[in-house]
Amino acid sequence: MRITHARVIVCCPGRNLVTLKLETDQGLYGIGDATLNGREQAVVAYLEEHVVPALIGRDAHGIEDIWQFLYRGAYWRRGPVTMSAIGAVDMALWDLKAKAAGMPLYQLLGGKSRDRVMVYGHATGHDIDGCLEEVARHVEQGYRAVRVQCGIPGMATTYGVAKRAGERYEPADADLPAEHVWDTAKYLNFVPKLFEAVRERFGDELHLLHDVHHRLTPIEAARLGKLAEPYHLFWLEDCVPAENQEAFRLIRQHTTTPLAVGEVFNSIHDCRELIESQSIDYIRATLTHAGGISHVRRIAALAELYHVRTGFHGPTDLSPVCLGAALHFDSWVPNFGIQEYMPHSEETEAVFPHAYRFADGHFTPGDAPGHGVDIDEDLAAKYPYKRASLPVNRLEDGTLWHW
Ligand SMILES: O=C(O)C(=O)C[C@H](O)[C@H](O)CO
Ligand SMILES: [Mg+2]
Repeated sequence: MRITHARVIVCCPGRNLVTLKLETDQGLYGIGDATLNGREQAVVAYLEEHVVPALIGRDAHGIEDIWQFLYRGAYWRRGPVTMSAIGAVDMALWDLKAKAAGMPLYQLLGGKSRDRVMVYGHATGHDIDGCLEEVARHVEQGYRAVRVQCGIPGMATTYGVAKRAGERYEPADADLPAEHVWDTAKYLNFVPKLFEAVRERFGDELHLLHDVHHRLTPIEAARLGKLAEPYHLFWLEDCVPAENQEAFRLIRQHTTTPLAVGEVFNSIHDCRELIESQSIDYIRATLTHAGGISHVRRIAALAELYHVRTGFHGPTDLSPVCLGAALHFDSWVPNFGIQEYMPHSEETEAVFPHAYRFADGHFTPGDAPGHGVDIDEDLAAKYPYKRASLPVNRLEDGTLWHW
């Protein structure tokens, strides 16, 4: 089965999304998600200039050889742009191989380890009451797990809070980066009150998650982990920037609150020490940003040795193609933890018809051949790209901080 055409489709049905479509001489095609929020056109250029021309004529069944050609052959190795491009190619090739085999992707990976995939939703509010109302709405919809993000008294903006109740949170909200202001002391004084309020109203059964979004130092993260222990979080996410993997050992010494990290990782080398030192509990690297199924299953296999579970990143700045492929991976992977889910816009859902279904706090991937997601190119063309940038974050004294 030879690759005859490879096209990059950029659309903006509510937000920018990048899709790679590989067509073959057997009449089958596969698609992959190449969306890198705020840097979409960098991946488009990488694919169109350096990847697509080299794919034409290659055997689409040669997934591993193509992966190594694009990774080792790139000389410059990894990074988010390269690995998102490789991720899209790899996702499309696995989609193709499963279609050629006439089976859903989870079968090709090794069959189901579970009938359905538990997801967590996002409850946000400008204050605790508003956040609790959103938790209640998610519980009514059957979610077993909810992430809470709340406005912080004394701070005009913070991470993860939708502009209006019930809306999805879209961080890439301006042509050029908006500037937010952050104060760690106000945050640390407040957020344990949020956890306490959720437990008081919803009890102990609900899985409770929170995303610090890279903003603390290790000892501050250790303090927050200890403060959170009475509320037994499912996980505390991205509590510190994770380039220095060793920093997590200090946090681990102080708290039993489970730690999740990895949405900004793009290879096993970003997380090997974290996993081998058992400094984390969940690894979040996504199929799109971490080189696709071929590479993420290596990360998951290493993680399994150290009791680390998967917890894929899954906001709306990853397309339904990535979600579909992730749900097949989640259905198979033995050390599954949880899957993030933010509902895409109605426009996005229409552009990307899919076989996956939500019910009672869980997803099923569907049994269509491949990953079960398609793209309506005519409809996609109605939503042209429009540059959108993620914000930056400054401390109150003006220091450029972690967003
Ligand atoms: O979904 C999460 O956990 C995030 O941290 C969302 C990120 O801010 C978002 O994907 C950045 O593009
Ligand atoms: Mg996050």
